Amino acid sequence: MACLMESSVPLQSYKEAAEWILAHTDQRPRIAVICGSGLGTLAETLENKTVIPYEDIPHFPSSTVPGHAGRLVFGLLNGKQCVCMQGRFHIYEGYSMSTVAFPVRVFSLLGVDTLIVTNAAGGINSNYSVGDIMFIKDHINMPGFCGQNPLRGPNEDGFGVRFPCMSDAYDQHLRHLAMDCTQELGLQDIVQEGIYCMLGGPSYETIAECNMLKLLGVDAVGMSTVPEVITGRHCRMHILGISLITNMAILSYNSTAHANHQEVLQTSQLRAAALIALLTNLVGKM
Ligand SMILES: O=P(O)(O)O[C@H]1O[C@H](CO)[C@@H](O)[C@H]1O
Ligand SMILES: Nc1nc2[nH]cnc2c(=O)[nH]1
Repeated sequence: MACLMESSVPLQSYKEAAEWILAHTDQRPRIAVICGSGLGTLAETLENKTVIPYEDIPHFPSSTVPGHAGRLVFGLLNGKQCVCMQGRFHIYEGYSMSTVAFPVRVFSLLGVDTLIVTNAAGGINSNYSVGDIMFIKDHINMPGFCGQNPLRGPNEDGFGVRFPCMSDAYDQHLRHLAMDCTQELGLQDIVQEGIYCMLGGPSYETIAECNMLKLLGVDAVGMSTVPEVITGRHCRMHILGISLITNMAILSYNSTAHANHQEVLQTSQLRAAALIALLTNLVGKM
């Protein structure tokens, strides 16, 4: 009988990618960091680096967005082995949610059990300012309301259960540890904790959409993170999510501001040093 189900990523593809990586580096990190738009400089600070372009890895997607270099960087951050994704994938590039999250399952096969996901996001909460660092406490998977979920398709029991719980998606212990680090580093005045909402993009939000998100209790909006987090939680990773508020969402028809990716990348560059200090300090405590 012909299969009527949409195809998802075959298990063999994850295994082949992981086996290829294991054959090309001796490093065996337990911590992975996904670098958001313009935040890839963190990967440059690793010591004893092994750099692997995505195009060299079997079945790996390619990065197509400015500010996303497209390389895996293995190395030591504050003495701990880490792997950084210098560039991530998005559904607006034309990838399915499961392809966007492909690296997360590969990381799981490499032995990673802690995932730090960073992103650039627009601030919806009017108490936020450009340059604030928001620890993600919860998310809203807006494309999920139309059936878009990285776990759609036959369940891979080897990774996790069919119906994973998401009420504990963001690890409270990691978040508290990260909060302690911001105190130590004197960053407490720019730190927030809030709810991230993923939209499909690539267009930024209309004013009406921003006001709707505010009514829903959203604090920051972006076009990423949720597929990787759902996939990471499915395979029982501990997850810390960090949004950098790179721009404020436009909520008023009197505003003359226009959302643009240049501003996003500029703010990321301005806050890169603070985020690197934060992650370096945090990883040292993990
Ligand atoms: O979420 P990241 O990849 O950090 O980037 C955010 O910034 C880009 C838009 O400026 C989009 O890719 C959006 O998702
Ligand atoms: N959707 C969305 N993504 C972003 N990424 C960075 N800023 C924004 C924003 O304002 N909206």
